[in-house]
Amino acid sequence: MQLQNFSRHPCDHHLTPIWARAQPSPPISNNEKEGWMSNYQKKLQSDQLNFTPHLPFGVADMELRFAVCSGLAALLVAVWAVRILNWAFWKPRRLDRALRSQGLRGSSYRPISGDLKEMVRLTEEARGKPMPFSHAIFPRVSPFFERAAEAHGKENKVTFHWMGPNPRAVIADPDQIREVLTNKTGEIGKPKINYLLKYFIRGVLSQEGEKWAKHRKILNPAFHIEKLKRMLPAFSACCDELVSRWDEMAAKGEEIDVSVEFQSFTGDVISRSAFGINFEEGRKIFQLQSEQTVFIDGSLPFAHIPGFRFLPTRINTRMKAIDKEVRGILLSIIKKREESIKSGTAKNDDLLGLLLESNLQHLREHGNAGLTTDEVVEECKLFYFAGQETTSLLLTWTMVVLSMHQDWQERAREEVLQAFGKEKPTFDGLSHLKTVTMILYEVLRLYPPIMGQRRQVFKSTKIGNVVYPPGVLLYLSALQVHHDPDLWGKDVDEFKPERFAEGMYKASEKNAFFPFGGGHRVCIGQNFALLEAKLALCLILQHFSFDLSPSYTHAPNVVLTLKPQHGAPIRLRRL
Ligand code: HEM
Repeated sequence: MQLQNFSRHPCDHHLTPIWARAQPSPPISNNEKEGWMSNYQKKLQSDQLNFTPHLPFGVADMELRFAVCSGLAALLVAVWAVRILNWAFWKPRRLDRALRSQGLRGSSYRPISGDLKEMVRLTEEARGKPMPFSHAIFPRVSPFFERAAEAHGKENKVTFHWMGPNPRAVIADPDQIREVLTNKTGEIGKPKINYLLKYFIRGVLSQEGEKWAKHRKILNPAFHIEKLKRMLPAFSACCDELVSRWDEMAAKGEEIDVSVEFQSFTGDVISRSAFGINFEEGRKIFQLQSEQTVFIDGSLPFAHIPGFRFLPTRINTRMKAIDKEVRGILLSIIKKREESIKSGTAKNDDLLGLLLESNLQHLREHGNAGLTTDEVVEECKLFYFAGQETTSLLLTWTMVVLSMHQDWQERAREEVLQAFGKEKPTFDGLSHLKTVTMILYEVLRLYPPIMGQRRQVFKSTKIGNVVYPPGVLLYLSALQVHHDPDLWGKDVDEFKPERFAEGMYKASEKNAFFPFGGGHRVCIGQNFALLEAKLALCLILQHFSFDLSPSYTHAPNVVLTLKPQHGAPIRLRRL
């Protein structure tokens, strides 16, 4: 086969190896062209009939390879195109039809971004305006949900909107919420979390199925009310530090931003009650975790970019370093503790000790099936994430609300002074406080630190009268239920702790109160949080009276949790 002849045909350029194409061709006369044409056709026919390769890869072989590769590439592109079309258009349309055909009302799908832009726009608009001193916070905090409720009929307690290409049903009907929270079939579960949140919540909060059940079973005893009794001295030590710090500030006439103060107070409480004698190391973990939260907040907008986490940016590198350091500290605390348990010198009256004790018990009962050291590390990290900010916000909003309602502040103080005078509150005394407990519940109703729970439908499931197909996201809106006049009456937005005179769950006929979630995944730390909040509030009421600083702006705002946008400056007077 003459390569030179071959390469002179303009149409077979693609068949010619690149090094052969580069050879310069002399001009071709007409005769030469005809002769060449017939030669070429003959050659081609004989090649087809009697092919013998002269090169490592023959031309026909290469043609075949090229065709196969092009075919595969085209197939890949087609598969991806179908996937993208399905993700961005067909699946949303199918789900939209499935929901609407059952009478559910919601926004129309806008390809790819869904309602996210509108949500951000409305939230930004609401954040720009402070609100009057009122507890009707739902329109400011969740302007999109408020608008959706108006648009689709307030009587409809379920609507849906679009989180990108995924429909999300917002459920504000207490019975349906209970159905979801008590569903144990595996049809509904927690949505996947992104890699950033995994820095904090790899433990029981995000697990499912048997793994969750095992972790929860081992953790439960550590949070039992009787065990919490043993932690009261740790809580008390943190309260003493808080009161003496505030004492000094009040003496100087300084205002106190209680939102900042309670952040470090609740961080200290977790450090002391989780790690006992290793409290200082616990404090270091808290500082590192707080730094991590700032980086995570800043990185969330980039979390969806594939591979972003692997880029060696300054923040990514720091986040990994923090994670490593926290792990290192925790591993060393756990190791020391395990050794002291073995030698029988450990005093298991902190969360870690109780957790390790319960783990050993589980091992004895179930053989080699307890938590690994890594899993204990993850659970310890979770205590900070789940228990610190939430309790800090409960205390912050309680101070704000009691500053607005001086009559209730007085009533609470009377009760505390009657029960304990100026003495340290006792565990039993705290569990008998009625007014203080009612106040905390009413604050949790009006300002729930966690405003709702997220779930995802994994297998077709019926909730109320609607069958939800897989892929639908669910949002159980505690804030909306807590502020619903149909459930709480026309005075829903008034601060009326007497609603809870009969206890936590008797307040609303319709079980419309769930600041700690519900069902089998109800907050494991609710007794811990309430005990801590009661004790802190008692000590504050014993020592100070307080009101809002003139610089306070009422601006409840959501950044994962419900926070005061401009802090909570309070004026204290020593009693
Ligand atoms: C006022 C304070 C608190 C509030 C409002 C609160 C709220 C909640 C809510 C709503 C859930 C359910 C989440 C869901 O179903 O998706 C939850 C779960 C959880 N909370 Fe709390 N929490 C508080 C304090 C604490 C404390 C102090 C701790 C631990 C020290 C804690 C540890 C947990 C854990 C581990 C879970 C996951 C339970 C599971 O999935 O089995 N929480 N919390």
